[in-house]
Amino acid sequence: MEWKNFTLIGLGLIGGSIAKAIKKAYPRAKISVLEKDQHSVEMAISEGIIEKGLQSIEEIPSDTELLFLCTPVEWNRIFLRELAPKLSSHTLLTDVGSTKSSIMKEAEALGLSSRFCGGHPMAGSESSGYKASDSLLLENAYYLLTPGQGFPTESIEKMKSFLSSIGSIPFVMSPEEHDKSVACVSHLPHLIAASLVKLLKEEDEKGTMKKLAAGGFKDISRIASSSPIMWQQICLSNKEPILQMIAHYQDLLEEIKASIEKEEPQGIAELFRESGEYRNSMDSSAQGLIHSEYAISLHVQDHPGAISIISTILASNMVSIRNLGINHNREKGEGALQISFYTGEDCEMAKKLLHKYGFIF
Ligand SMILES: NC(=O)C1=CN([C@@H]2O[C@H](COP(=O)(O)OP(=O)(O)OC[C@H]3O[C@@H](n4cnc5c(N)ncnc54)[C@H](O)[C@@H]3O)[C@@H](O)[C@H]2O)C=CC1
Ligand SMILES: O=C(O)C(=O)Cc1ccc(O)cc1
Repeated sequence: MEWKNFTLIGLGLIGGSIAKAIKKAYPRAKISVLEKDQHSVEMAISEGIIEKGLQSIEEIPSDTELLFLCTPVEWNRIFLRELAPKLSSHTLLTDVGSTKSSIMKEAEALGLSSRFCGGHPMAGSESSGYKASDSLLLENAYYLLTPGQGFPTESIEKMKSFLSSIGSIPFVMSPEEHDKSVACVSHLPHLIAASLVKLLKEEDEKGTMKKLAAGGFKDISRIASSSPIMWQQICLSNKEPILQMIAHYQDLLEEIKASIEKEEPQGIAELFRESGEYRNSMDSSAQGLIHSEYAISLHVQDHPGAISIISTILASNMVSIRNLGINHNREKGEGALQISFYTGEDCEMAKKLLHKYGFIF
């Protein structure tokens, strides 16, 4: 299906990335945007990503086929309420929020069950705003959908095929299962990262600990730099599942504390053995292997030697690679190779060279 008319409310990291991915998959698409930051709107217009900025929901074009709510979760819920009586009947509605039960209940209460499908791309970063958005952010990432009972099967298929067309991997689940799952794999980890950094700040009287914090601390604490307002709203709208995960995590901390107090070497080793085995069994094929300011992603056919050709081109031009990763897209039999660099100059040089040799970004 050739989608043409989209409206986005919120053009930050996720809204901007969706707009860029849409424009890549559907170059003739017209995207209208309601976004309070005019600078982001102007930038997106000048880059040819969006068609126009809207001043109010009254200006949403009546021919909108798909409307995305891309602001923090509580504001998405409020926008849905305001939009309900004003939208043309053939517009499908979705959101990108990190919690799902709350907005699904709102949609049902507003009588929008047949037109609203909850959505949540399982990709992102600690950065915010349109300037951090990227057409590749959602590529090869799971995109969770939580349609309600009244959402027609045919419309679920439409949503799934749209998400596949922008490179995401759609996955349907219930709002309750969604909220419990993300409380464990996303919400609690963000809270742990933030409190771990707070622990360092409070313990670090002389400021030396901060200097010593190396790889492990940096890996586990990156997401502590995420948007405060976004996380405030996520925590309050997924209160019960998050409280349950905190309680379970507290029990685990108590267990390891007891093993250390009682000097039980087996208990300590067993924690690392069991967790390490499970961690190693995790699927790393979906999404974001590389997070870097200076990174590119290019399409490579899955044939032997592709990486050595690229590394030879770069090395022979004195461009140093910092990291390499492949996002396998098993359905299409090709991968997106992500390469990161130490400097912006190296990144720009790599783009020019690889473009010259016919690689597609
Ligand atoms: N950051 C991440 O990694 C991910 C975020 N999400 C969800 O996506 C949603 C958006 O998050 P981000 O794009 O990261 O945040 P962001 O802060 O980058 O973007 C939000 C945008 O909404 C705009 N906005 C806020 N209130 C507005 C209003 N009243 N009218 C018009 N525009 C308004 C802001 O100006 C901003 O540009 C949130 O619901 C979040 O839970 C989902 C997956 C990943
Ligand atoms: O940066 C990361 O690793 C994230 O985990 C980003 C993220 C934040 C919120 C979501 O709902 C989904 C993904």
